[in-house]
Amino acid sequence: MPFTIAIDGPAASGKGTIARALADRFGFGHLDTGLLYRAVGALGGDPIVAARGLSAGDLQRDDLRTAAAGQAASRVAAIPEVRAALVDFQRRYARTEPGAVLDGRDIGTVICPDAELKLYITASDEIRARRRALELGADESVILGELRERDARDAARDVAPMRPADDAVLIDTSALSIDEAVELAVGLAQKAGA
Ligand SMILES: Nc1ncnc2c1ncn2[C@@H]1O[C@H](COP(=O)(O)OP(=O)(O)O)[C@@H](O)[C@H]1O
Ligand SMILES: Nc1ccn([C@@H]2O[C@H](COP(=O)(O)OP(=O)(O)O)[C@@H](O)[C@H]2O)c(=O)n1
Repeated sequence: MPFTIAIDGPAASGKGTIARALADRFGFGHLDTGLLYRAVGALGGDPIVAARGLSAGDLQRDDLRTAAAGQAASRVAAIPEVRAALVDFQRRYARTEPGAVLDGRDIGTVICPDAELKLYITASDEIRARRRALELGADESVILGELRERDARDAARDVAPMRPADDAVLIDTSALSIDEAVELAVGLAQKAGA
């Protein structure tokens, strides 16, 4: 049986950084599920049609990491049919041997409710905005507004809202370096049997 690690949390909290490091450490696959929604948003046209026809090539676009792509992703992510079209691919990925790390918003609650380990990564709004602004070379106050708007939409939607699973371990990375956050997660994964 593959070992599944589900990582959720708000924008730019450090999910992907921790997910990639865990995948490296344990030889697991890593799926950044946010990329699926970003690609659907970036494709334009009818998002339901885009989600149903999504291909590997669509995930390779170089414009998926922008703030605009994040906003478009969060709008299409509130459409139930878009989410439904992406469920099977994510669940199949979660069965990768010997294990898989998936990061997103609804991995522990909807996609992989039986994951062996669930993490919910947070950090203060200001720190998340500073880190993302640095990453994108963008204005911190503009990014702060963008993250808050997106988090509010993601948490308020009716279908698969962003929230920690009841059995998720919460990690606040506000005062942690990348190495400290990764070591904490690695320790939890080892304890869970990875
Ligand atoms: N603990 C940390 N300390 C400092 N910077 C961090 C930390 N974790 C992540 N980062 C940086 O913050 C940005 C957002 O992290 P990322 O892992 O992409 O977040 P998410 O996947 O939640 O959107 C990246 O530039 C990353 O290098
Ligand atoms: N499992 C997921 C992953 C992302 N998303 C949506 O996709 C958007 C972009 O996700 P992301 O993980 O790439 O965003 P960041 O946290 O990297 O900024 C989110 O704001 C959500 O609206 C989702 O609804 N469910």
